[in-house]
This record gives sequence, structure tokens and C-alpha cells, in this order.
Amino acid sequence: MKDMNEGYLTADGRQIGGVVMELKDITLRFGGLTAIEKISFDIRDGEIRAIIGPNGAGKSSMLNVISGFYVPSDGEVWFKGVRRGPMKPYEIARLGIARTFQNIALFDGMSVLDNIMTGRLTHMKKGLIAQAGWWFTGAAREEYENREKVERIIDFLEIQNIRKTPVGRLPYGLKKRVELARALAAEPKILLLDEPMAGMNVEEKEDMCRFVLDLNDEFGTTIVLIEHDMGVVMDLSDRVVVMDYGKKIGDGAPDEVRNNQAVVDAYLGVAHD
Ligand SMILES: Nc1ncnc2c1ncn2[C@@H]1O[C@H](COP(=O)(O)OP(=O)(O)OP(=O)(O)O)[C@@H](O)[C@H]1O
Repeated sequence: MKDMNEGYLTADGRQIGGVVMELKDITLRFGGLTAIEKISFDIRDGEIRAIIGPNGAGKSSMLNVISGFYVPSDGEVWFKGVRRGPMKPYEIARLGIARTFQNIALFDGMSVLDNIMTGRLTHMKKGLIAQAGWWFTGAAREEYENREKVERIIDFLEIQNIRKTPVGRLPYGLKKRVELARALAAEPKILLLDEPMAGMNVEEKEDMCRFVLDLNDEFGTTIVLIEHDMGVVMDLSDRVVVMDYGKKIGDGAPDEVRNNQAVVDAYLGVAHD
């Protein structure tokens, strides 16, 4: 299926590119607890990469390492060929990494549009002084451009009819969609989705799957997602990393992983040595 140096062609004919991020021997400890132990894998341009594993396997911790929120205790993170050190949140966003959270993190009292606009903050170059001299400084043009980008995302995610609605009034599935819109507003190179389908009904899941596939296709966004619904993982992802007790026990195409005995055992709860 693949020549890993040159990228690879997926089963559905999409061309996946070279390595965007490489995680080398990542270990993450919280005091005496080792949440991640010597895990290595890469993320390739344009692919949909899933991280799966039983509860407490270390998936969210790994997503936090990828996002730069956690600095690993050991190991190296390479992003676009450069070794990454500790970073501030705004530096992470500027690198082109955005995420959604397991528990929705939106401003309930603000409209859908305003929530999505917050996703553009890292792209707003003009500061307060520029805002004061709005017309003279180019801030007006910048705001116009930001609005245009946000409108495109609103159209793409089919949420035009709720643009002015306060987020707090929306049903769960739509809130998740607004969170996705906000992450997309940052125009990320890598989009991290922490259980994007959790708590959704079947119809909402189908919608979310379609949006994830479409945004990968239309914007070329590389996606890393944690998901418990195996049907969703197998349908969506190009490659899957499987974690159990902080270790990597599988890595490959969905079919390879499904037939991996260690993975089957982990999900069936077979005892470890
Ligand atoms: N900030 C933290 N401080 C201390 N321990 C933590 C912290 N975050 C996670 N852990 C521990 O690290 C281990 C891995 O947790 P993590 O949340 O990464 O797993 P997970 O696979 O995402 O689980 P789930 O599917 O339940 O969300 C767990 O034992 C957890 O209790």
C-alpha cells in the first residue's frame, strides 16, 4: 500500500504526502505514573490518523503532546523537519495546530458567529492601536478578510441558520459542529479532534463523519482523532495507532489493526503479564 518516504495512496485513491510530524520515543510521566512509554509514530500530510485504545490508555495525553500542550518527559517531537521545544499556546496556534476538546469548550453566551471568530484571533495582526485607527491602518480590510474566511466555514458546515444563535441554546450535536468550525477558523495544518462523535446520536455521527471527510478533502487538512466508536474509526481513518497502558501495541491501516491479536486482546480485556 505504501512507500513511506514518498507518501502513499489510500484505498480510496487519495494521495497522502510526506511526514509532517514525527514523534520519537515519547515518554510522559505524571509523578510516579507513566502515561506514555517510548511511543514512536508519524503523521503524514493530508492523512486522517486515529489514536485508539481502552480507557486510560494514554490517548488524550498523546494528543496533548502532539498539540504541544504537554512537553514529553523523554523523546522528541519533530514538526515539519524542525525539533520542537516547549511552546506557549499562541505559538502552538501559529504553528498551525488547532483542536477540539472532549468536553465542549465554547462561550455559551456568545453567538455562533462570534465563537467562530475567536478561532481567527491568531490571524489578527492588527493590535488595539490599529483598531483605534480602524480605517487608516488596514484593520478594516483585515476584519473583512477574517469575516470572509469565517463565512466560508459557516457555509461548509451548514450552520448558516444558527449564525446569530447563542451557543448555549444549541443542541449538543450542533455545539460540537460549532467547535469544529472554530478550530477550522484557525486554518490549521493539523486538526486534532478529541472524541468528536462522543455523546452523539447516529444521525449526528453520520453528519460529523461526512464533515471530517469533506474538510480533509476540501482544505487538505491533516487530521488526528481520538475516537471510541470503532465503526467510525474504521470508516474514517487512513492509519490507526493503538495504545494500551501507555504503550503502542499496533500501528497501521484499519484492516491491519483490526486483525492484530494484541489489539483484539486489549479490547477484550485479556490480562497483561
Ligand atoms: N494531568 C494528569 N495528571 C496525572 N495523571 C494523569 C493526568 N492526565 C492523565 N493522567 C493519567 O494518565 C493515564 C492516561 O490518561 P489519558 O487521559 O491520557 O488516557 P485516555 O486513553 O485518553 O483515557 P480515556 O479514553 O478514558 O479518555 C491515566 O492513568 C490518567 O489517570
